[in-house]
Amino acid sequence: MGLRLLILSLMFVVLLVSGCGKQPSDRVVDLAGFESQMLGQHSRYFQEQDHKLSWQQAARAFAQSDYPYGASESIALGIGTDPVWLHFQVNNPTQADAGIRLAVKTPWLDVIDAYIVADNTLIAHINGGDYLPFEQRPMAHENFAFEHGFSSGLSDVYLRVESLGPMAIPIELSSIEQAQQLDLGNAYRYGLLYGMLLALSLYNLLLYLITREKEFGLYSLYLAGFVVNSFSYTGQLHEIITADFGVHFQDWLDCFLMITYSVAGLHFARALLKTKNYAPVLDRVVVWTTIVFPLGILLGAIANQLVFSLLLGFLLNSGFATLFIIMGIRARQAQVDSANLFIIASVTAACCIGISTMAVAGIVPYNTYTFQAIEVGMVFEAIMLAIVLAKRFNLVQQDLAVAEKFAHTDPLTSVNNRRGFQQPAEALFNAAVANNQDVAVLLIDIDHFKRINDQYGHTVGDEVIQLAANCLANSTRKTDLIARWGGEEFIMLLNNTSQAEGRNFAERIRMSLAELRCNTPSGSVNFTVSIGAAGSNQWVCAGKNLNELSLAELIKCADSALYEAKKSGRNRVVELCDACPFTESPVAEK
Ligand SMILES: Nc1nc2c(ncn2[C@@H]2O[C@H](COP(=O)(O)OP(=O)(O)OP(=O)(O)O)[C@@H](O)[C@H]2O)c(=O)[nH]1
Repeated sequence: MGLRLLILSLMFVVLLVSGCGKQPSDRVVDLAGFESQMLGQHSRYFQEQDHKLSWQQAARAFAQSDYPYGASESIALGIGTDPVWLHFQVNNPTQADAGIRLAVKTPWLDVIDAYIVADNTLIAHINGGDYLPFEQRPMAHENFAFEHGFSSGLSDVYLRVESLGPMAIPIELSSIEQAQQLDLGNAYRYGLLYGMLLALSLYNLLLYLITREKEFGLYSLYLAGFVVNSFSYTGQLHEIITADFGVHFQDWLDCFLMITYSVAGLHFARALLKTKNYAPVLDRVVVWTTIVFPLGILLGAIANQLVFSLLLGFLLNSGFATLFIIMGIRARQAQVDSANLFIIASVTAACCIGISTMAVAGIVPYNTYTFQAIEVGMVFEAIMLAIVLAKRFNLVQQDLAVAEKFAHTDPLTSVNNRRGFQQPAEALFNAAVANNQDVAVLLIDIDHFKRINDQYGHTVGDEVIQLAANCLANSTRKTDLIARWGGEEFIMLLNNTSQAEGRNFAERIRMSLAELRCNTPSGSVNFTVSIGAAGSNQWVCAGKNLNELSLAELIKCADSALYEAKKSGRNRVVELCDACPFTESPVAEK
């Protein structure tokens, strides 16, 4: 299944890349029946060298020189480069104005000037970019966008773009109707995506609060970090929250948000795969990566070197995807559970990040799907990792169940220990009181057990205890309770049983236990027990109604009776006498 997925992903990439070399037959954009088009291959471009040009100077430069057309839908020139001029032509063959939206579909662009020229006359100058407060921009949109009615005939459009950030310029021209539909589609897609990721993030935060397992908390941070990061680099954050804080603030915010999810993601992967246990060097590399890069970016911020910090940010983001894959492979070698799922998730995410990056850089065609491939990859990765975490949660629950069982079970005999007895015994006792049923307690103590230990050794002593426990456990009904009460002492709570019935039952088990033989190299060992029995006869115990007694008091009665059994010669059953002062019970002699 994993291999098939990988092949499909590769085919997808090949299909995308194969569309790259195609060139439009006509570079002039025809606005007749126009819907939507990316303009990279319809635009020529050059970079300003020394001083800022006017649109007339730029127009002259385009007319006089043979500047190249863009090789793909998005013209990309790297980080921190000189301002760029672009030129394309549109033709409206009809008599009516053609309402068109021009949008540069990426944020990070600081200053953009668009000049619309017809017959060498400037028809409109539209200025925008991140540097402007939101309400002063040409359109309420996350990217630079404006709408214009192109009049009949040929129009020239000159764009000057200036930015310190990544200079990727995917220009999209669309009819206004089509642009609104694209916006609506985008809003639905992003709503679904963010909703899903945020729900997963919250769910994992809750799991963290319940289990205190840090991988759930880090995963929650990782997802939330990605949403905020995506919100920021698509320009939506600046459209809604930080619109008026200026380009400087926005650039730096984007830069810092960019690294939040990679840092949280790397620590999540460390916690999930427990890298430290089998790959300490790789683990240290990961830890230092998450320290050095953010520190470098911070230093860049202090020195106001945005290009330097952005480069570090991009490096960390691409390094993060690579480290994820390496960690997955190392985990697989170390046979870590769920390493395979982790690898599939991270390879898919890395491919999708690659597609989005290549789309913006103009290496593969730029469209909604290639630009949003990173989100698709992230959702896929999020689902895969959620499956991994669900499995981990299941394991944690199983561990808890095992721990719980051990906390309540005596490891030598596998019957309840005192702790395991307490809660069900209280419930059983209270139910008996509520239902007016009799209830009896037996305390059973092996006689002269110390001698067995001394004569045959502790191992034989243990075997004797196990033998006695098995015999007692096999003698009880499902509704009764048995527990190891101390070293060589057991307790039984007998449901719906009077003291008289309890005494008879105690007599039977006393005789059964006396029959048992424990075979040892130095001969077979037998033993006897003394039993103290206490209970109610017709709901009256020690002169009190059962509902006036507590379970602890009933046990004290049985303890007094056991003390009497030991004192009066052992190997016998003694039952509670009517006058037993249970509140001042003597401690049984052992
Ligand atoms: N082998 C073994 N010995 C245990 C275990 N728990 C307690 N003991 C021993 O059981 C012995 C109990 O001795 P005592 O309390 O003197 O009681 P006793 O020898 O049975 O004498 P009476 O109860 O008076 O008949 C002690 O020596 C404990 O070390 C156990 O799990 N395994």
